[in-house]
Amino acid sequence: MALRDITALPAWESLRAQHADLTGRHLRELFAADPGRAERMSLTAGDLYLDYSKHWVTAETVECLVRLAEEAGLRKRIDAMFNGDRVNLTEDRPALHVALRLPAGAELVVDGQDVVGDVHAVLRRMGDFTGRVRTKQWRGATGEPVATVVNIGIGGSDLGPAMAYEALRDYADAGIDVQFVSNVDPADLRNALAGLDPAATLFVISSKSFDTLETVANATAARKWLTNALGEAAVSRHFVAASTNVAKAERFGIDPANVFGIWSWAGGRLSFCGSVGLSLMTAIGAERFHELLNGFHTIDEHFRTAPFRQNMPVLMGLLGIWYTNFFDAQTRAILPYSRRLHRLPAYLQQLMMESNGKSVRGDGTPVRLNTGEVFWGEPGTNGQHAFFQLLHQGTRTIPADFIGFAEPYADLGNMHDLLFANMLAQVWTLAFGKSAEENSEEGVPAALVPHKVVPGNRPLSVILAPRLTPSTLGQLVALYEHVMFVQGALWDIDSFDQWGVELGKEKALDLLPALTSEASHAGHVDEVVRALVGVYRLLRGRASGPGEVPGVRAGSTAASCRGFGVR
Ligand SMILES: O=P(O)(O)OC[C@H]1O[C@](O)(CO)[C@@H](O)[C@@H]1O
Repeated sequence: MALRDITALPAWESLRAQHADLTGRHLRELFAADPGRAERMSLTAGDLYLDYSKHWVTAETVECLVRLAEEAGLRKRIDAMFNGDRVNLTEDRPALHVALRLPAGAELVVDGQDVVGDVHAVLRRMGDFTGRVRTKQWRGATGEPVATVVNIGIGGSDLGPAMAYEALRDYADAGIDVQFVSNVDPADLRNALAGLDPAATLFVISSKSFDTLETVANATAARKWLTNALGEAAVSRHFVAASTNVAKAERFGIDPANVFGIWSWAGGRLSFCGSVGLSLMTAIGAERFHELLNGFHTIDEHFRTAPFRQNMPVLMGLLGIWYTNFFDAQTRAILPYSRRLHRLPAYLQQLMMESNGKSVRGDGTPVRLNTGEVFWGEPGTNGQHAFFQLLHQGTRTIPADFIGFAEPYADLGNMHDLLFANMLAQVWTLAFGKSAEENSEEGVPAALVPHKVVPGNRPLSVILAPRLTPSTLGQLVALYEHVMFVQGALWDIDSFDQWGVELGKEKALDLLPALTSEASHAGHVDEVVRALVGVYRLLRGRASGPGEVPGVRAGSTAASCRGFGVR
């Protein structure tokens, strides 16, 4: 279902007028002209509170943005996703991640299949398996209980569970540590395995396809590490999988009874509510995991039913479009005031950028607007002492999302109050700044005044929740999932494919023989990478091969490459 080109809608025209009207107006002015603005420009969804009063909008702008979503047909698009229609056009399948957290009693039948029944059957198997691991009934080949779970996966099969495990460490109550290995750089696996006892280690191979180069390489190396210590027969007691590819997992040595299914309609970056969350469930237990799912479902229901004017993901998605397409903002800073959320920016990078980094519309025609915000960030207060200077006094427009919690997860004196005070101070300063007059009144020498002016007027959202719990984490992640959906829908792109990434994967496999083979002319090497292949082979002490570099002797060592600046 193609949406209408949003730039042709009447609301787009009104937004152009709003843009002209608001350009050059400062947040100080907007606040002065609109008493009660902060209270009015706020809303709640589940346990989340959003303050969007520090944005370059008036009530009228918000109405125009909401009208844009209505005129574009967003409601139909939301319904289509929740109903299981094939909204992933290029892969011709539904994007039904919301089904992963439907309660057991709900009904959803897609193509004659009882989706809720299937989802809960896997959740029950996960609960049973992780329960046995947690209570030490599951034993390794030598009879040892599991002390460490090593999750091997990449992209969505890593970032989701890794981010959530870090966020919910305080709920990890079974004394089981979880390590995450994703990168094909051998340093990653080596770090994770350092000091581990193979007899007490359980590997979860998390890969929807069981085919991803990095994951297969890490899993194979981990298998070798284990069998060197415990022998081949140990594999089925120390490896389990989250995958659709039962046959391949079985060939690896995993008992099919310990392969936990995923469905093609659950995109990798949207999958940790299902079996990709297995290692997380092992750490926090099935009950807490279900609290997480309920949190997701709370926001799913809010998104599905709330009028756009009071719909948090819709408003946040629209604000992203407002800055991207009218003010040419390129990036959005994610600033959690919680050390526990230190992997959230990385997680959101995949969610938002793999989903919405697209330049053609559903019908294959080029987009005519910028798409895909670049997400980045770090937890406060660390970010304050690193990149906030650019936010305060730099020349760019960088909308920011501040995320804070009222209750601490550790009560150490007044440290949590200090953390929250810092967040509010940044919100205040970014929004209001400090003028030349205010500096002069304080006696700042005239020559210094321009340097000490902090312009303020930086657009930002503040998202608050009572406490970081499994439920509030689920709510927060679901919020951003739906922000992504809103933007993808309005830009009319397919948010659920990733063809650029797929090409990179193919190319890596194509190039590998050129780096590793004994034969000097293996692989498909062309002008773009020929010299690099040659230098690599020389540094590895291999025959110069297809990437022969003029001036570099075949078979030479690193020393002969120094002329190329290679050390
Ligand atoms: O779970 P798999 O099949 O190993 O895929 C891993 C990741 O690779 C991607 O396809 C591309 O990065 C992601 O979408 C996915 O999360």
